[in-house]
Amino acid sequence: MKTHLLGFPRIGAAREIKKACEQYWRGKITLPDLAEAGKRQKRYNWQLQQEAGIDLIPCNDFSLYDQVLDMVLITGAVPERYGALESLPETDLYFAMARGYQQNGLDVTAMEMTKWFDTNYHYIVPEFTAAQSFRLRPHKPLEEFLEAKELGIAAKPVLIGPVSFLLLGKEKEGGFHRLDLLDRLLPVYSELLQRLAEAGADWVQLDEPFLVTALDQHTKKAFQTAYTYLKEQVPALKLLLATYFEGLHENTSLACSLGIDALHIDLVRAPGQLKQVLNRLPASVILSAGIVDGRNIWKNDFARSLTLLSEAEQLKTEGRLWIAPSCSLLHVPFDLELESDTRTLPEAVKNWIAFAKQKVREVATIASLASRGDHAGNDPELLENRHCIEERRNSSLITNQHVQQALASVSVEMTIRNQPFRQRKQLQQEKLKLPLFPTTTIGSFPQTKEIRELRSRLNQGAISRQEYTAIIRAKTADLIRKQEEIGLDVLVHGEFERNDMVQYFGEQLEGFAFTQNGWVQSYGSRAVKPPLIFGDVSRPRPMTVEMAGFAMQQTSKPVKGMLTGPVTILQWSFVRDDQPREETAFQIALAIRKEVLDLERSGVPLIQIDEPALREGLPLRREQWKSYLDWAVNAFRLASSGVDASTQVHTHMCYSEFNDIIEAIGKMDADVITIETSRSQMELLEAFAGFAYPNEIGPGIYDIHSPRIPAEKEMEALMDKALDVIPAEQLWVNPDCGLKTRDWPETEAALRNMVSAARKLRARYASVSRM
Ligand SMILES: Nc1nc2c(c(=O)[nH]1)N[C@@H](CNc1ccc(C(=O)N[C@@H](CCC(=O)N[C@@H](CCC(=O)N[C@@H](CCC(=O)O)C(=O)O)C(=O)O)C(=O)O)cc1)CN2
Ligand code: MET
Ligand SMILES: [Zn+2]
Repeated sequence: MKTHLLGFPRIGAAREIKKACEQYWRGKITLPDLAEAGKRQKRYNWQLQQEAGIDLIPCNDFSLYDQVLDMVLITGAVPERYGALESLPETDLYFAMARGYQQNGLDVTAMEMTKWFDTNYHYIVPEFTAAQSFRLRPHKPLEEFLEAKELGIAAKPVLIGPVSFLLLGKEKEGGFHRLDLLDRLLPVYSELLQRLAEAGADWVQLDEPFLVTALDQHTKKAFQTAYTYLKEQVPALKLLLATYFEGLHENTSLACSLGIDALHIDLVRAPGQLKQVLNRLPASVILSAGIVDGRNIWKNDFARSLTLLSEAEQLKTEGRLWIAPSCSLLHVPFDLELESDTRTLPEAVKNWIAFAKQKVREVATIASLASRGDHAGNDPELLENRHCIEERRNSSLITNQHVQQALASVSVEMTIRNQPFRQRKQLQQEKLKLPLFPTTTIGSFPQTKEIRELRSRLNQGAISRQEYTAIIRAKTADLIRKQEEIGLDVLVHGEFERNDMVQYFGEQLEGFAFTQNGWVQSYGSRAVKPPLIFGDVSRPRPMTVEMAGFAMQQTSKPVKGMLTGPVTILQWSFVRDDQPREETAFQIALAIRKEVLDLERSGVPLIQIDEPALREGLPLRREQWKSYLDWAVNAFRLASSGVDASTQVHTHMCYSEFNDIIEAIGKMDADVITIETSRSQMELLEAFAGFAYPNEIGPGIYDIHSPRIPAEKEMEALMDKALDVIPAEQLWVNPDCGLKTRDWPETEAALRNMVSAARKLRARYASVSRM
């Protein structure tokens, strides 16, 4: 039984690639240095898999920024606005597309970024035009294949399949559908496959995750066209078609009829699909069973996996069964062995989990157990595994009676504000006296190296908690002064005390554990350390009240309290799999509700409860949407509805395709929502307009993921677009998202431009009242 992987984490155990990229961007290292860092990481990853006994090791799963952006370059789908940069080294052109380019008299915006299916990974959105042409730039995948070959590894290049590549992108003009470009794109893929075959590749993996979503006839046809063509053009190369994050459902026959050589399915998310796939899989096709969870960190239950695999006994006998993780391991941290702090990750909990390196071993072990069939019953690894699984199931660490009782007594009234929006708006305006087009920010301000080092010294015990707090307070006080001086209307405390908007809360809540090195790539060079929810969640003490109080004392302007919402905390953590997600979400909601009430009690007039992950959590299958949205919205309402009508509740979302969930956003009934809109040029607002969204909206007018400083005119123009569809008295003026990833000079310049843009608008709309 062959073992393989769809992909491996690529940022490095100590985030080596993040550091190398950021150093390169700062001009601290050269292009060859950066390439060398990449090579080292790839070599490390490959050898780790080789030592674990993985048979078919992936290549081209490495990336300096994003695998979709890699495909943009590989297929030559570089948008026209980067034309002037074509003479730069390929890597510089690549980073310009990812981050924008404001140098040498040029000023080019970055490409849009959005969520990778239902994950917290973000990809760069390909841009297509009607006259789109493609041109092969094969260097990256070819070189990676040859690098592996040099190490004696016959690797399997991983590419995004042509249909998914087009579907991931976006038409930049009307009059065509991106799938119309398939005929032009396919020759480029076929040429690339040819080149890889010539270089010695035996297998190529084509990821087509869209096969797990509902497809129209047009798209189904595109899959047939694409794979018939590629098989015809490159018959010698074996194609592994990879699907993940859901089952194939009604696309099972389609996927099985594409003439490919192997089909990968996700048996963690959708174990039930195995029977259907087995019924339809042609006799020549290999089945790759994705049996080890690539999205969560719980140890695999070997006995359960073996039972499931036994359904495919026939394939096993015929040598047509492969074992793999469910999806790329990109979404889990690198190595559990790097965790040694039992205060944050108790020994017991550590014994229940597996990170990427451990999962690679699990794959190899399951394959070996499965190949021994009945003879594996007393295998020490199997017994040890059973022991861990049972210990977790029976552990007293996971239950808290108080939490379960509190949850049982939640009533509908607790999820309803005590007055409707119209009346709340009046009361809030009387209290806050905001001008038309109030300006605010989303919460965080630059998390400088200085602040991060300070925190790292605190964690190492090099400075005391008092020293740490004193410096954080000084920074906060400075920021308040700075915001007053810039002229913002609603201030924030800046979130300097937070390592991350989810981790910070996870560290203070019970039922959570966290790691020292459990980094997972979120986008480009940015990573997160998702906390682990292993038990019932509760809040032992207030989490944010002190900092909010301190910030308020520094100013007479309103300061917004800042919390992360229950759905986002859930979505950006590794969640227990022994109870429904919604139950965990409600437990978190109760904890946040307490915090909201404590903030209100301490005099905070506006409270923002961020829910940027609400859309991301939407199931990939439409039939599951309603049930998810019902509980997700209820969790938010449970967290937010305890306050008085005069307390203004804000929420914030970024990277969202709002069309699908606009009604749910309405039902959240936040007084104000700030959203990400600038990279998509306000396109997203149409959903709000179409639905006649009644509450207030702050459409983000500058892209905080790029160091580029937007001009005042540019922001005013974006607001004008917003004003085409939303009345002035409903609008706020703010950036797309928090400013933590930015540096100070660009932040200050951009905010000044933003405030002047708001003033221009106020002058133009002088006759309009906010009420
Ligand atoms: N969880 C989560 N998901 C999210 C977002 C988010 O904010 N949080 N935002 C959206 C976009 N995604 C993002 C993800 C990460 C970051 C981000 O800035 N991450 C930081 C790390 C944040 C962090 O945990 N910082 C810690 C650890 C800092 C650190 O690197 N310390 C150094 C020492 C200090 C130094 O030398 O710099 C070390 O440990 O080596 C802290 O501040 O305490 C990074 O990659 O650089 C931003 C956006 C969507 N998803
Ligand atoms: C990813 S949403 C970020 C919201 C958070 N309040 C911040 O400003 O960073
Ligand atoms: Zn955001």
